[in-house]
Amino acid sequence: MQSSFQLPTIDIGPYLDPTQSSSLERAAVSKALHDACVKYGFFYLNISKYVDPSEPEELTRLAREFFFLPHEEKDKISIRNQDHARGYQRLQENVTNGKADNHEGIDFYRPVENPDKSKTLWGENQWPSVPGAFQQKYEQWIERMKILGMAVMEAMAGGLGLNEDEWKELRAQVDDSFWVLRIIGYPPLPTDYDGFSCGAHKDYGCLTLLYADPTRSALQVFLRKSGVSVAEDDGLPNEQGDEEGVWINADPIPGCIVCNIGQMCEIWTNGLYKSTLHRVIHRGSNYRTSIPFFFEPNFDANVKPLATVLARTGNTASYEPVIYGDFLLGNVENNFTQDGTRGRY
Ligand SMILES: O=C(O)CCC(=O)C(=O)O
Ligand SMILES: [Fe+2]
Repeated sequence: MQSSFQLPTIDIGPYLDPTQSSSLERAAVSKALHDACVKYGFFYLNISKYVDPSEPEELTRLAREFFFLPHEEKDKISIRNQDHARGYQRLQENVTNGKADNHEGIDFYRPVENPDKSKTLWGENQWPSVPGAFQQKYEQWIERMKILGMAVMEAMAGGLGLNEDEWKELRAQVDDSFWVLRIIGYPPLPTDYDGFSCGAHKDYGCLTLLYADPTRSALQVFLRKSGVSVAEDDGLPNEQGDEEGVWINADPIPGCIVCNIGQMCEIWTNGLYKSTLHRVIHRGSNYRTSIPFFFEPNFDANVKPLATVLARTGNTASYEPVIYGDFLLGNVENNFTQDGTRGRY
């Protein structure tokens, strides 16, 4: 594990408030973002001018209050009540790479027009009634994260050199984002546990905007580096396959959230932006909480390599087009395990 390296920090301010910034400032943000996406697929977003720190701190308090409730209370909003996607998942109910993750969580998705609880994904969000104000505070956060996601997408379009029409085309694929909000609680990982707090994975969609409490040495990111392999004596099962590189910590930075790109961005950019493996190993003694917001494409978005990027990457598409909603449903449905539990979102 390399500890000295830190992922780059991007100040997204100029795209959040374009009337107060110059096109030169925005171009500099786009360039920094582009470099971070090509090199790492993971970076910090400085949002200190946009979000008061007390807001996500309050969300963390509410999440902990919920997770510390008795089982019976939490199970009132279990995903088993309805569409197997929206609601509470018990500790070790989620499975990644065949192993039960040592976390509990609650998932909320963009509401749908004609909910049907018997259809995967298609139910209604289950908001806990205790603690009070939970829904209101989290809905405020969702609205903020939707705006932030769109600002990052616009900065990305600039970094990719898309013209106005191409940006409009891309924008039309994310302007009704089928977002997911996940609230995760991590008790300490027992030393003899056969699995992880959250096993290594790539995120499905477009952008992940992750607020995590100040716990250090929990979230790890796999940095691809040719010629370097993970030390065999790091005592952890291999989760990176044959890929060469190292695992680094992505510790929280005050005023920043962690952002990473998902597999849909990899398709749009024909592999120029790689979605990056990450995992959580929380061996500390505290109860860790994280709140990822997944800013995703529209459910019906037809995601395929963008013409401009295709031209720049040798004119051969390395990815098949996908309808985002089909891709998501396939992942969620394939994730059911034999006892009816499911893999993580
Ligand atoms: O808890 C974290 O830091 C990361 C969680 C994560 O990667 C996910 O839910 O996709
Ligand atoms: Fe993730």
